[in-house]
Amino acid sequence: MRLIEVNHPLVDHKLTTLRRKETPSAVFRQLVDELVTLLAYEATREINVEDVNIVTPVAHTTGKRLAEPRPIVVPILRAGLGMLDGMTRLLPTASVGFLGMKRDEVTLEIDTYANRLPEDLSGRQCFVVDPMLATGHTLIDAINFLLDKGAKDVTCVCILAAPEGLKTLEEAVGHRANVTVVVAAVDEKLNENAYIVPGLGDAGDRLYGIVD
Ligand SMILES: O=P(O)(O)OC[C@H]1O[C@H](OP(=O)(O)OP(=O)(O)O)[C@H](O)[C@@H]1O
Ligand SMILES: O=c1cc[nH]c(=O)[nH]1
Ligand SMILES: [Mg+2]
Repeated sequence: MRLIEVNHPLVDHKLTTLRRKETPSAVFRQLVDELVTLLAYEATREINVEDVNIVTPVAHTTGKRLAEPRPIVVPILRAGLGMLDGMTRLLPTASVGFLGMKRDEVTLEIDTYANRLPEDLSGRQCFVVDPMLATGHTLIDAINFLLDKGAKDVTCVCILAAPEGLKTLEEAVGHRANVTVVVAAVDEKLNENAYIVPGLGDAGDRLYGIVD
């Protein structure tokens, strides 16, 4: 498994505002959207391209274009939806498939309550978007699901990851195939409720304005 922690002052700046507890939902959504654009630039570095012959106003030349089969972007509902527009802005020809997954806050087990993906992902490059990698259980299930459908490789684009979750993920799927995780930051640890520390709280609640 490859881990890419994106080091960029703009990422750090936006992440700091994102973490602040007083940041309202509207600003939080905007920042997630901006951050995913910066992360997607790194995440798509190895996207498949092919040569194409074109004519400029001056000469014939050979350029590059995204190769078939088209990549697929998979947001993990709910929080991953906040990252979808940023990804498809950069990859407008990508397909989009949906996974709805919720972790039980007590047992930390994952319930997959929605699955709207093509049956066959043979040869497809998959970009899973979910802002939080905490215990890693959600992404393990998502990656296994996509690889079992034939995906060529899986790149997870996350905003924050916990070291414990990265280790668990590596142990669970690191051997399987091409798995890459791109994150804005690897935080310090998980707390007793499996929340990322210092983190940003519950990403879904903050994106969608749910206050307990
Ligand atoms: O690494 P894990 O310990 O599995 O936790 C990470 C998951 O938790 C959050 O989703 P949540 O289950 O809160 O669902 P939501 O997006 O509907 O809020 C987050 O968006 C990830 O999907
Ligand atoms: O810190 C965390 C951990 C899991 N899910 C979140 O939204 N935040
Ligand atoms: Mg949540």
